[in-house]
Amino acid sequence: MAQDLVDGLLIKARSHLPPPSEPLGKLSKRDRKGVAVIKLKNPPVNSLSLEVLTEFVISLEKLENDKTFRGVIVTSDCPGIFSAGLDLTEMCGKSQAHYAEFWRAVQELWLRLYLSNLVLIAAINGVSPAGGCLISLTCDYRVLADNPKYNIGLNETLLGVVAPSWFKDTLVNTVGHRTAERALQLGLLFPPAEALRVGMVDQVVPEDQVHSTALSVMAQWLAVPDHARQLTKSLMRKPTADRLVKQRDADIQYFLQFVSRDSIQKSLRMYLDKLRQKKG
Ligand SMILES: CCCCC/C=C/C(=O)SCCNC(=O)CCNC(=O)[C@H](O)C(C)(C)COP(=O)(O)OP(=O)(O)OC[C@H]1O[C@@H](n2cnc3c(N)ncnc32)[C@H](O)[C@@H]1OP(=O)(O)O
Repeated sequence: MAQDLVDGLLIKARSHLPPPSEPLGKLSKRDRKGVAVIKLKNPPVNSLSLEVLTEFVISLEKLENDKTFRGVIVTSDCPGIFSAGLDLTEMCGKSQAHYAEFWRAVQELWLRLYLSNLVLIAAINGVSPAGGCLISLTCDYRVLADNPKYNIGLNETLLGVVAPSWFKDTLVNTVGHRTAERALQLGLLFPPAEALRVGMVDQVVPEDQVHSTALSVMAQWLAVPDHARQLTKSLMRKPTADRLVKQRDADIQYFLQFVSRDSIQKSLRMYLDKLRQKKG
């Protein structure tokens, strides 16, 4: 039976039983055991508010501590949107204490995801700019739905802000230095075929196969002994994570200083206004 780990909150994590409409492919019941699904659910656009970030960390912690789970599929419950990234309203017109709390939560989620002992597969079923892209980049494998609207990338410069060094590191570690440099400076959001070409995602599949593909990939990763895979993951990722761990407070101070600037507040407000006016 599906088991709710987080009840009725913004993020649902449940032991996985795919709906009957989805083909199981080669997966046996045993293959599916121990796989949880975290569905981001913060309508309308799955923005990463302080509350969502906190719930996400709690869900992950529970799964890490529950030894029946070995893998997690991270996906979205909002049609067409994986995540709109960090909640811009958390970074506008708030107190210094709020900015500090928010940024610590962003750091915490990144560290938890990036160093997770679990196998993390992103089933990207919607657009994923900035923080949304970052979440997928922390996963071990990314499956993106083949829909021309589902752009993915770190578009911070287009908002007039700068992706922090550890966002940059995560991208560099995924796509290489040159591609990351170009993508970051131009704030590129890649459509699926391009995202695949530059290595931002590992697979692009028809929309109705995203979940079943994520499950098949998960089976492959779970076939590797946990201890060997986990140590290898740590070998690859810990040096990057350690750079933030060693200077978390300084990174928060830098964020406070940066986000509090009049010019940055103005850029963020203008961007939010543009989003709001789009409808009118
Ligand atoms: C200071 C240093 C920070 C460095 C790191 C920053 C990281 C980040 O993640 S910044 C966030 C970057 N995100 C984006 O650029 C995405 C912005 N959103 C969009 O492009 C679109 O909303 C969409 C493509 C994700 C969805 O489009 P659509 O379905 O047409 O929905 P709307 O644009 O009408 O949005 C509905 C509603 O949601 C509000 N909203 C959208 N994104 C955000 C967000 N990231 N944070 C907060 N609120 C967001 C949007 O303003 C609309 O609000 P209402 O008009 O009040 O309904």
